[in-house]
Amino acid sequence: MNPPKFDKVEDMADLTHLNEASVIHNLRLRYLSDMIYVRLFLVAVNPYRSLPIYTDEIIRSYKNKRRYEMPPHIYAISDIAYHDMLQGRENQSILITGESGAGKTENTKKVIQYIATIASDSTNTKKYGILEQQILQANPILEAFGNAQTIRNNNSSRFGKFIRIEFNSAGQISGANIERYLLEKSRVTYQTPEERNFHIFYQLLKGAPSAIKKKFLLDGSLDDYRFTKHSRKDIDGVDDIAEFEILLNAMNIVGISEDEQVEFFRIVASVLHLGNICVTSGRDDQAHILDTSVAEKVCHVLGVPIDAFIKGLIKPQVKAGREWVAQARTKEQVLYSIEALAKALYERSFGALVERINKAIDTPSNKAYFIGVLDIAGFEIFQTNGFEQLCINYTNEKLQQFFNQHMFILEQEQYKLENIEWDFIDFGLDLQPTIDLIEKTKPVGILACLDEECVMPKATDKTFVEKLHSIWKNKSPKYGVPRFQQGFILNHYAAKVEYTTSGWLNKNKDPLNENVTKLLAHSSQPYIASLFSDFLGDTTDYGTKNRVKRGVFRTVGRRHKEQLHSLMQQLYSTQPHFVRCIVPNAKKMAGKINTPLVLDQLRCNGVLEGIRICRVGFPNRLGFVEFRQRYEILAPRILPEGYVNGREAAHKLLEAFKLEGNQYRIGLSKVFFRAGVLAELEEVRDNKLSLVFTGFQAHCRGKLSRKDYRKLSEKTRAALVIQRNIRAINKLKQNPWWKLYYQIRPMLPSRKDEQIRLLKERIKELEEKLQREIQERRKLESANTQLEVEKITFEELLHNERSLSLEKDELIQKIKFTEEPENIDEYNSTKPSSKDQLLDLEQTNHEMSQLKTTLEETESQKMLLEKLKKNLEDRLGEIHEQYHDASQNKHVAEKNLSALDREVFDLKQLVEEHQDTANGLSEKLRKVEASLLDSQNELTKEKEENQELIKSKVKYNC
Ligand SMILES: Nc1ncnc2c1ncn2[C@@H]1O[C@H](COP(=O)(O)OP(=O)(O)OP(=O)(O)O)[C@@H](O)[C@H]1O
Repeated sequence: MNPPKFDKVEDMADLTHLNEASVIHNLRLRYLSDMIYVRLFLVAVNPYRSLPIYTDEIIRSYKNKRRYEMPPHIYAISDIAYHDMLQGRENQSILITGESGAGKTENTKKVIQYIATIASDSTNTKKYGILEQQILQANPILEAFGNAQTIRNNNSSRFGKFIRIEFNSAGQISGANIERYLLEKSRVTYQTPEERNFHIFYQLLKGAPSAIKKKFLLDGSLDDYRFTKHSRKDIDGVDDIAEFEILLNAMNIVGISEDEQVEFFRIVASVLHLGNICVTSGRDDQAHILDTSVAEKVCHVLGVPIDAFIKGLIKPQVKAGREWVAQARTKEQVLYSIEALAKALYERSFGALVERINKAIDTPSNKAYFIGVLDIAGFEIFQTNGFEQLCINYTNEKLQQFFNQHMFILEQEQYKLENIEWDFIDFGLDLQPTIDLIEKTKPVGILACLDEECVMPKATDKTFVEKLHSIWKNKSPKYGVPRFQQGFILNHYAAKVEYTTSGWLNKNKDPLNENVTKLLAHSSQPYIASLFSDFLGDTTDYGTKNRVKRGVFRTVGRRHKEQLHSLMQQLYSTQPHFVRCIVPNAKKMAGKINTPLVLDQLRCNGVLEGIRICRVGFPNRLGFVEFRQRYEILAPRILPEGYVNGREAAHKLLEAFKLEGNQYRIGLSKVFFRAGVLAELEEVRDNKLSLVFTGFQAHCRGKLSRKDYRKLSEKTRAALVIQRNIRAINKLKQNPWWKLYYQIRPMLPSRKDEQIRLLKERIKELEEKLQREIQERRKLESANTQLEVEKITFEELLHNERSLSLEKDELIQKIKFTEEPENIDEYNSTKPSSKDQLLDLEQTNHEMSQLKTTLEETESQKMLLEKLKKNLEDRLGEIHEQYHDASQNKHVAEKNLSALDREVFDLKQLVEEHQDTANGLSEKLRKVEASLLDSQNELTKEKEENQELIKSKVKYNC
């Protein structure tokens, strides 16, 4: 038993005593405390109730965290895968396996949710981009068409899927692709009374709008259709009508148009109608369809002609040699082909739906890496195991082989590559013999043998088993022959499984009525025709030429083998991460753990074996650089300064940690640790870090406290000084000399009086200066007005002179005119010839000579005046300048004056204050003098009294 310290350990490889009991004890303790995830590789136990461990906050807390930094969680695995992809530039895969109801689909959704959150375009303000939303919304669509309620799980995925999320080189999601495996199509036609058909049948019949129902002639309820009426109709806590709304919304987000949506519903409706075709048997054992009303509905919905359809069902054309002949069918045969047709329709439509989703999310953008999430059913071991179980168990055998390869063989190869001491251990876990037994072609394996029998004309299930026994009995330790049933035993990794082989040939051939499928390939409904396009051509009935090459005949087993091969190829090209889901109990109850059931699963899915083997090897490793960065803190100053090579550094550090040599190995580029050692180192590191941080905090707190203390002590010192001074003042106040000094101090000459005297003198000086300035200004102003008057007079004079000079010019012109000879001639020619006229002329000449002299005088006067004018103008300019200077002086003087005014005002106030103090003091002095006088009088009086007393004493003595 492990000590209580190991209770609820996160990593089961840490348990000192590792056995089934201790593992289950730990798992149980954790589960009951709602810790549903455990390591080594992730084990997830279905809580069967919603836990608050998938919030956005939790997502954030797991982002960019190391393996041991956070408790185990599906988000931790997703984060590791994402970072390994970015850092190692390698594709990743997360393999989620477990029994039905173990929580595979829920955990797959969580992986996608986590990746969509952390890897969406960071520039996008919304939580998810369109592509991320489409990827997330693909799930409700797949669940509606591919999930059903079963005894073990109310929302059981009846198909396997591998979802590849593609990323660009920056790590942002750039697309996605879904690959689906093995749809359980038998559920379309048959369900046990405790189970249901696929969800869509119930959602459509309960929730579809009447227009759709009318279009597809769906006028009945769930009880009216053969393929739903025997099943359960409801699931506790699930509202099919609301789920239908969710489906429509998801289809809209993914971009499936309403027309396309209707086509998917057409298939569901046609399957429902097909189930209701009533086939009867006649006397000749031949099948008849007497009531064709339902078949008419089927043909209307599928877009095929009714007559050909019915004929194809009850009397199909078959090839007999080179001839085509009509062959009558029995009721059972017809019912079988109707059901096969219903299953084929549904399966093909489901495939088309997945393709349609892929078309939306598989964008042709830059794809650098991918993370693939595989959600596939685990080993199935029932009371009766058929062909479906073989396919599922074969898949799981291969996945377990991949797990073993990765965990044990590739792991040991890596030790060899890293050159560490290691003796290769054969864990005896090679599952290849079982896989070969199923898939090999030489010698013929189970699937190849089945395929061979399918083409043999007279082969039956019995001949198939006999052939198998003949090849494998006693030839392989993995093969056995059952005692009672017709079948074989296979020794799988999980357990020995007995298979019964009834109906295997048919299941593998999955035959369809070709008459009907050809009809469907020519349907008037394009969607139906596209689903069966591989049946086009090679027909005689419709006269069409062989246009499309018919698909090569591939059995179900062969198809599955090919798909699985391609899946394994992809997985081997990735770095895998394993998640094992566990069902805690068979009752779908929260908080209950059924120990044998859980142990069985742990054994089946290799958890126990994996942990055991991991403890033998070195499951944890770190590169030298990362190791040094992370753990150097545990041995500081061990490494010398400067360059130390990574290997040497790791060596020195590990020696300093005093780890036992067996606990680790130093490779060429990494250090390898045994399980649990790294977790211990992490713990020591955490303690060390918390010590460092506590020390740092203490240092900071100490510094702050010391600072506060210094401040406080300074304050205290200051308070003491103040107190001392106050005490001294108080003491001084009691001193009579001080009191006296205090009284007479105002009377003592002080520096202030001298200052007041000086200021008064200054005021006086300034006042005188101000007066002088004012007078000067007045003088200048009167001179200015005088000059202005003079200027006006001179301007008038000048004006007169100008008009005089104009008149003079006119006169000169006239004179010039008379002096010129031609003018005289002209004048003579026009002159009057009388004597008066001559006199006039003489008169005029005289006047002219007078005028000439006047003109000359005027001329000299004009010159004189102009000179005078110039002098006056000069003088005026000077006066202007003087005036300007005077104005400036006046402005400055005014400024000084106002400053002086202010100063005078202040001084006056000061003087008044001093006067008041002086008055107060004089008053006090007067009082003191009066009291002094009184005291003197009293003193004289006392003296007199004393003298009188002395006298009377002398007298008395005498
Ligand atoms: N982590 C979880 N938290 C809450 N409920 C869970 C969780 N995992 C599973 N469940 C519950 O268990 C039910 C079954 O889970 P889920 O459908 O994922 O199982 P499965 O392994 O995919 O089964 P199947 O193989 O049948 O599809 C879910 O419908 C859900 O109610």
